[in-house]
Amino acid sequence: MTTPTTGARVSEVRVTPILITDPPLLNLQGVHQPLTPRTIIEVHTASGHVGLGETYGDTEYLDAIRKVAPHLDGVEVARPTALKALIDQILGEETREAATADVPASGLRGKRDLAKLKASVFAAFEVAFLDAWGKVLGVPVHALLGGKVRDRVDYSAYLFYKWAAHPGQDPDAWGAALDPAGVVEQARIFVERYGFTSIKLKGGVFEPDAEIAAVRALREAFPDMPLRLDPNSAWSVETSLYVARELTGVLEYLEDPTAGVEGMARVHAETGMPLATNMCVTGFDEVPEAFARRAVQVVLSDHHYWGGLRATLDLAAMCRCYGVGVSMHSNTHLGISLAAMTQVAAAVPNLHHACDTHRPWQEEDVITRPHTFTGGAVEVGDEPGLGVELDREALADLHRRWADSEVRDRDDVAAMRVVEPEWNAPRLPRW
Ligand SMILES: O=C([O-])C(=O)C[C@H](O)[C@@H](O)C(=O)[O-]
Ligand SMILES: [Mg+2]
Repeated sequence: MTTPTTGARVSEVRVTPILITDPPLLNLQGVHQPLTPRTIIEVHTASGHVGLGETYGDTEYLDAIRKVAPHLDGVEVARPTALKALIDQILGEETREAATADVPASGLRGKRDLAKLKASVFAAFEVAFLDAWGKVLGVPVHALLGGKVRDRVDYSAYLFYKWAAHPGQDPDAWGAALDPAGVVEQARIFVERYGFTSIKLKGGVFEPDAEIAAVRALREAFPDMPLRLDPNSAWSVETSLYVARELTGVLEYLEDPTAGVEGMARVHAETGMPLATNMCVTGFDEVPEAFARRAVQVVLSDHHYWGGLRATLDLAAMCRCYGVGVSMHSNTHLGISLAAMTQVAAAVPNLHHACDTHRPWQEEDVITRPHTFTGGAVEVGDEPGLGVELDREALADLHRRWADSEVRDRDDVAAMRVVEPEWNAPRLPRW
């Protein structure tokens, strides 16, 4: 008997590590490096279709992806569930210790463990499977996720304190942003160029009062825009209480002001400030306690580490049940990731906050028609799969850069040491 999936079996998988340029964006850990790694995945099917995936390029992820890739021959792209069992087999069954180990994820993405690494590897391939499957059937990925509930996905301007240039390089077109005036100027560029209607400032870089002043300057310059501040858990509970009180009525939400469920719960209970997270809750096993204690009011999903596009829908459903909001986190990424983020965001009914994206900071891409933001949103296409096509020449160039370079991991601390040799990742709470 023939099924709609006939021919949709994996015939070849290509895994291509690349390095992309990144501006000198500052955060709690340090500064972004001039070059940062990503991994691009191509899943070819016997029917001649190609599904694309994009994820972290750091050694740990690349090694795990390379371990899994050779075992996918013959797997049906319509069965991502089979993929999950295979990944468990290849990367090892999750042990109790591994599942609960508290390993810092370069300090910016919460706890990390084997289960989360496997969720990331699964996600990277799942996106490529869904892209290929959509192309085989001639339907967009959002149709495979239940269908879109919106035609446009809103993204937010993601502001960073930043230097004018990487050490030893020429200034970039964005200029420096190291004080409230610089932050407002950066926001103006974002709003004028892309039409964003929400603004997030990455904090944890300067003293809390300086960041409060920057948020107030944004409020004055953009009286009607939802504003967010994210110090990546840089603050003590006391400092978080202070900032939350200072910015009540100014912020839409405060993101990860302090580390851990207990502190987050106290900050919300004592100030009423809505708290968002991509650090306190980053896996399903962390949901029950955080929700029960009302530690988070908005979970920032991220298919790259929550376990893919269908897992993102599961998370959204869970948030809906508990009256918790849902939006989307991002890391430095290119167009394949943006396409995947947009397809799943289109299918989440309870998405009421603009999603994060780093994409405007990237000058390069590996797709032939990079997305455009109009009115701060990306249109949800109805082309088959993710609706993007690989730019093979660009991919080859960025891979050559990777092959010619020694950069293999994102390391914001090392990048900061170029300027401040004594720099170490700050101990938390920093303030
Ligand atoms: O929302 C967040 O916490 C992030 O986006 C984490 C990122 O690593 C961000 O801090 C960055 O790119 O520096
Ligand atoms: Mg965050």
